[in-house]
Amino acid sequence: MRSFQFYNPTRLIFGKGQLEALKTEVPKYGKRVLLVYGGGSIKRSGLYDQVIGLLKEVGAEVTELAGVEPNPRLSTVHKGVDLCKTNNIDLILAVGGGSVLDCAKAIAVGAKYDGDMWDFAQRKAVAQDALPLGTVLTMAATGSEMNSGSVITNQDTQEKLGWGSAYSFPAFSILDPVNTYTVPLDQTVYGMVDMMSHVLEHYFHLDANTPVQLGFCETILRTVMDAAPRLVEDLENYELRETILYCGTMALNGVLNMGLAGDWATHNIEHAVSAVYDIPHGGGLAILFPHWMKHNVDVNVDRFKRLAINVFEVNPEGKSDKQIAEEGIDALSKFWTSIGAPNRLADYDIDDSQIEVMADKAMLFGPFGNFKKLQREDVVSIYKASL
Ligand SMILES: NC(=O)c1ccc[n+]([C@@H]2O[C@H](COP(=O)([O-])OP(=O)(O)OC[C@H]3O[C@@H](n4cnc5c(N)ncnc54)[C@H](O)[C@@H]3O)[C@@H](O)[C@H]2O)c1
Repeated sequence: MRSFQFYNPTRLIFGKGQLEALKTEVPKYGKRVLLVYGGGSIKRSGLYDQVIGLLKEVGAEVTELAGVEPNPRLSTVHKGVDLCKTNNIDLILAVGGGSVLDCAKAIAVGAKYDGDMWDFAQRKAVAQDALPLGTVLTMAATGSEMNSGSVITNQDTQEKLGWGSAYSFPAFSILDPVNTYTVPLDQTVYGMVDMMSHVLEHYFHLDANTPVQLGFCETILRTVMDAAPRLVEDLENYELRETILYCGTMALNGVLNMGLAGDWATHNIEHAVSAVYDIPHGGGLAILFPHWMKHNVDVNVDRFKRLAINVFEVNPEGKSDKQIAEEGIDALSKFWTSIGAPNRLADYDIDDSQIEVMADKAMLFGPFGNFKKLQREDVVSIYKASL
C-alpha cells in the first residue's frame, strides 16, 4: 500500500424516515438556507413539500435555486453564487441527484471566493473556504453525497471538468431509499453503471498488497450485480433500493481507495463525450469502460483474470490468463446490456466526426490514468473501438 490519510467529515444519515434529521442539522448552521434542486421531480414526488415543511418548523428563511440541469452548468453555479452573496446565505441545502449536489458544491466554494469558481475546475486556484452544505440525496449513483468531488460543465467552452477540495464535503447527507423510488428505469440503470465504474476505477491500480481493498471492491460489484436485475423489474422494492443506495455511497466515499491510486482514465474519457454530446454519464461509462479494459488488459492480466473469476464467475479451466481476462470483460459488457445500458456510441447517434475534438478535451491536463498513462493515440483508439 502507499501511505495515506483518510479524511471524511460528512455525517451520513441513512434510512427510512430520516428526513426528520433536517430539524436537528439545519439549525446548527444558521437560518438563511439556499435550497438547490433540479427540474421538478422533487415537487412531483412530494419531497419538496416535506423539506419545506421541516425547514419552516425550524424557522429557516428559504431562498430557492431551481432547475439545476443533469450535467450541471457553470451558468447555474453563477446564479447560485449570486443568490448566496445577495441573501447572506448560511447553509446550502441540495435536494436531488449527483448533478444537484455537484452544482451545490460549486456554489458553496464560489460563494466564498472573489473570482470565478471555474478557476478551481481549471486548476488555476484552490478553494480555501466554502459555505456549509447539506444534502438530501434522491438518486443512487455518484457518491457525491459523501465525497468532495464535483463535475461542472462550461457550456461556452464545451468543457466538463471534475474538481474537488477539502472544503467540498457535505457537512451532512440524508439518504432515505424511499426517496429513490421515483428514479426512472433508465436513470436507475445509469446510476448502477456509474457506481460499478467507480469501483472498477479503484480496482485497476498498481499498488501492491491491497487484498482488503480488492475484496471490498469485489463485494460491492457482486452485490450490485445481484440486486440490479431484480431492481429493474421492481423499482419500488425497499430492500433493493436500500442496497443500491448504500453501494453507491461506499463506491466513492474514500474507503475503497485507502492506500492506493485508482485509475480514473475512463471517467476523464467519458466527461469529454458528455461535454460535447450531453449524454448521461452512466450511459457513456457503460459504452467506454469495456473498451478501456480491452485496451489495457496486458498492463496487468492477473488483475483482469481475478475480476473475471471472482466477480463474473468465469470458469478458468483449460483457458489462458488472457482468455479468462477477456471473458470477464465481455461478461461485464453483457451484464450492463442485460439491464438496459447502451453499449455503442452509435446508441446515442454519436459518430466519428468529433473524435479529435473529444480527444483534445480529454488531454486538457496531459496524459492521464494511473493504471496506464494514456496518450492521445490511446484515447482516440478507445473512442474508435466504442463507435
Ligand atoms: N461528484 C462525484 O463524485 C461524481 C461522480 C460521478 C459522476 N458525477 C457527475 O454527476 C452527474 C450525474 O449525477 P447522477 O447520476 O446522480 O444523475 P443526475 O443528478 O444528473 O440525475 C439524472 C436525472 O434523474 C432525475 N432524478 C434524480 N432523482 C430522481 C428521483 N428521485 N425521481 C425522479 N427523477 C430523479 C434528475 O432530475 C435527472 O433528470 C454527472 O454530471 C456526472 O458527471 C459526479
